[in-house]
This record gives sequence, C-alpha cells and structure tokens, in this order.
Amino acid sequence: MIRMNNDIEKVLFSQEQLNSRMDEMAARLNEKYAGEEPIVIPVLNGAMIFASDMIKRLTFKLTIDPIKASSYAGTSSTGNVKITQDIKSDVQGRPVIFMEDIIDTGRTLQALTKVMAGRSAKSVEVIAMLDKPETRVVDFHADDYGFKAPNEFLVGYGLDYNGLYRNLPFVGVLKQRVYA
Ligand SMILES: O=P(O)(O)OC[C@H]1O[C@H](OP(=O)(O)OP(=O)(O)O)[C@H](O)[C@@H]1O
Ligand SMILES: Nc1nc2[nH]cnc2c(=O)[nH]1
Ligand SMILES: [Mg+2]
Repeated sequence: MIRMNNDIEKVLFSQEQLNSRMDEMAARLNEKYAGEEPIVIPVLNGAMIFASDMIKRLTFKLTIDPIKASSYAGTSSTGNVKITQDIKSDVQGRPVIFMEDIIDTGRTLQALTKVMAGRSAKSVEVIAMLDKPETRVVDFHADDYGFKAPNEFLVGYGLDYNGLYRNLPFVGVLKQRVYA
C-alpha cells in the first residue's frame, strides 16, 4: 500500500501505473535497438528515478551517460538552455536516447536534441515519463511518453518542489498549504 506523504493532495500516477507504461515503452525500445549500442542520456536531476527504472528493462547493450542542463529565460521570451554537466561519450555514429521526467515548455529537450544531432549522433530520440502539452512554447514532441499530465504542479518520481519530494514512488499533486 502507498503510504501517502502528508503534503500530497492526490496521487495522479501510481507506481503500478508507471510500471505498466514503462514495460510498454521498454518493449518498443528493445525491439527498435536490438543489435545496436545506444547512449542513454538521463537528464539530471529529474530523470534519475524514471531513467533507472527504464534502463533496467532494456535488453540491448547501452552506455549510460547523464547530462545536466539549466534553462532560464533571457531578456527576451526565447529562453536559454545551458549544459552545466556534459556527457563523456562520443556520440558520433551512435544512437542517442534521452530520458526525461517531464516535457513542459519543450525548451530543454529541443536544445539538447539539437546539440546531439550537431555532434553527428546516428539518431536521437526522447522518452519522457510525462508530457504537458498545454504548456509547450516550442514545437517539440517526445518520441514516446508515459502519460499526458495536466497543467498542475506535480511532484514525485523525480519531480521536485524546492529539491524535495523526488523520492515519492508515485506522481502526485502537492497540497496548497505547502506553497504558502
Ligand atoms: O520542457 P521544459 O520547460 O524545458 O522543462 C522540463 C525540464 O524542467 C525540469 O528540470 P529542472 O530544470 O527543473 O531541473 P531538475 O531536473 O534538476 O529538477 C524537468 O525535469 C525537465 O528537465
Ligand atoms: N516538479 C515539477 N517540475 C516541473 N517542470 C515542469 N513541470 C513541472 C512540474 O509539474 N513539476
Ligand atoms: Mg530536469
């Protein structure tokens, strides 16, 4: 049974729901990349829980090489994504699979996929746990995602509020009083 944290209003996606979607997403990847040797790039910190669960389900040879990026709005509304900790691998000629917790404005993954294409990766794809289509500001789509998320602030399974709640074994909504 889920012992729900006191600060959580409701559970949106349970461990069981996430598990069965991750099984489906991994099955597709296992078919697609059989015989290949991709570089799997978790986008830290948010993706670490989802990515580690996904990676355990993958049956092809792969390299795990995380990346860290920070995105902040510049003086204009275009936003700016900076790699703060780069991968160590040479992606040239190798398939790249990004793993991400959530696609929101789309800026982070749009920028990161462009960088890897620029480094001559054989292919680049993005697997996200959640997709928030309502808040998108750039034209970017994950190749696959677990669930469509409502336009609410979510925590758990890697998603944080002020660095906390990433360890919750479900995706949920915080109680209003936590923000106050
Ligand atoms: O689609 P976007 O609008 O670019 O936003 C999505 C990104 O924002 C969050 O990360 P954040 O930068 O908050 O850092 P974190 O992963 O360390 O929590 C989230 O984990 C995604 O990486
Ligand atoms: N923690 C958290 N981070 C986000 N980044 C973009 N959307 C969200 C969200 O709903 N929750
Ligand atoms: Mg992140």
